[in-house]
Amino acid sequence: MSDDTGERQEFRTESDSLGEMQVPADAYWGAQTQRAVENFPISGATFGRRFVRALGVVKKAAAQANRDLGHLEADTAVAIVEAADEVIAGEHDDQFPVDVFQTGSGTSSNMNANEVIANRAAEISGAEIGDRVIHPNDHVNFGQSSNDVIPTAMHVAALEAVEKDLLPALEELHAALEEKEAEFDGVVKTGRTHLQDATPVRLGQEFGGYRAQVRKGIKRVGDTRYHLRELALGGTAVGTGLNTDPEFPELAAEYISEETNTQFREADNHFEAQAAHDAMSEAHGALRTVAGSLNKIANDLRLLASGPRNGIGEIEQPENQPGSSIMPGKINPVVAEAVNQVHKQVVGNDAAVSAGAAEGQIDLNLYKPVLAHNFLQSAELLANASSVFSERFVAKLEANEEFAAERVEQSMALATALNPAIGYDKASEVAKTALKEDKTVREVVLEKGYLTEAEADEVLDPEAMTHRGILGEE
Ligand SMILES: O=C(O)C[C@H](O)C(=O)O
Repeated sequence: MSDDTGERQEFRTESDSLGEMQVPADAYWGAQTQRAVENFPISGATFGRRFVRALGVVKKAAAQANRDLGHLEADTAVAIVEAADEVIAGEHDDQFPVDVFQTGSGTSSNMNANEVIANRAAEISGAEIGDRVIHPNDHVNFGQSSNDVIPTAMHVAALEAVEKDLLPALEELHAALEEKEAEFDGVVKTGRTHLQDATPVRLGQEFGGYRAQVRKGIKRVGDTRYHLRELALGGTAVGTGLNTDPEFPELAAEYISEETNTQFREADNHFEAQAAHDAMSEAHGALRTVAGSLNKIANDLRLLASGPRNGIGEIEQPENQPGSSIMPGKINPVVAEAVNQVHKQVVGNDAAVSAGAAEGQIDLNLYKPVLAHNFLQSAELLANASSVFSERFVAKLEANEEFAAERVEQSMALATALNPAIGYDKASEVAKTALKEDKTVREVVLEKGYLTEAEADEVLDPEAMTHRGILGEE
């Protein structure tokens, strides 16, 4: 046979309960994976590192637990563990070719893992690939079903993506915002509500708001780990645990915790753990919320950096790349725009995750692969976007302090501080006159004789207006 380039490809024969299949000679996968490759040429998207690693983690722990419980020969277990270790380490990522849009239980990906590990374990043991001395179902999948393996891998992958990728990246963003909060603490600027001039605020206070938003997001995401730590393994086909050792679930969960260096436990209820995926929906809800926070922050920074001559211009954005192919010298807030786009993708993923999680029928939810794929994509996008946003945008921002101070002096909203001293009606009159006659609030209040110079100095101090209190009170 030839491939697209016309070159000859070598094949070998593998078999399953439906008969023989031709698989690429150098593939570790077997007949069931090959059938899935041919059945599901749908999106071209396959599972990536986090999920493949999680499958390796589950298969390794299952072999260790089954060995301890006397269900696997020691030498078979050793070979399976070694092969699974290679999968965990990423040595066989190219051996997982099955499309994400496949059987709703993820059986094709479970069998893909079983076949790759069985064949590689056979090779490690000195046998031939495909001779089934180490059997994908009888050994690698012993005491398991896709219906408990895949939800277990979903939780392992999701929790690792959260703990190893997303939370550290959010901490990075938090630190970058915290640094700017301190750096910009003395920068007084015009506040804006309804996108209209409002009372003064310090740029550091606005950055403190962003910093707090990210801190709360870290907690929100972190809190959803409680349910992700529950593992379905041990429920087998419908949650009853038929064909598995009663001690298997707890032992396997211990091995998984050891391998991942984070805490997992047997599911409180195996029926819920396989038939529903509310934990994935809950956790993705937190991801969507964080994506919304990043979107808000990115939008604000784009507005505050708008200009350079005809925008708000209170902050200076970094020159990361030429912005325009036609307008010379133009710089655009490209990194913030990328963050905005990640938010839209995560909102879309959230629709898929929440819809899929709500669709369990009787004893099984059949949206496992699409839930896993969307969740892991969101976590990865948010982690990468947070890092890039911190390093290439937030950390490089500068304040236009003088410009901000000039603009705040011109603001009508300074009249707000006059309320306690001269009353709302006179303060409105001052603000309207200032606007009409193109004067400052200070100039008008003095002209009208409502305040003395000394009183105006005290009441119309923009910096003082950024603190809680009533100005001009004895
Ligand atoms: O693949 C399995 O282990 C079970 C399958 O998902 C089924 O319930 O039919």
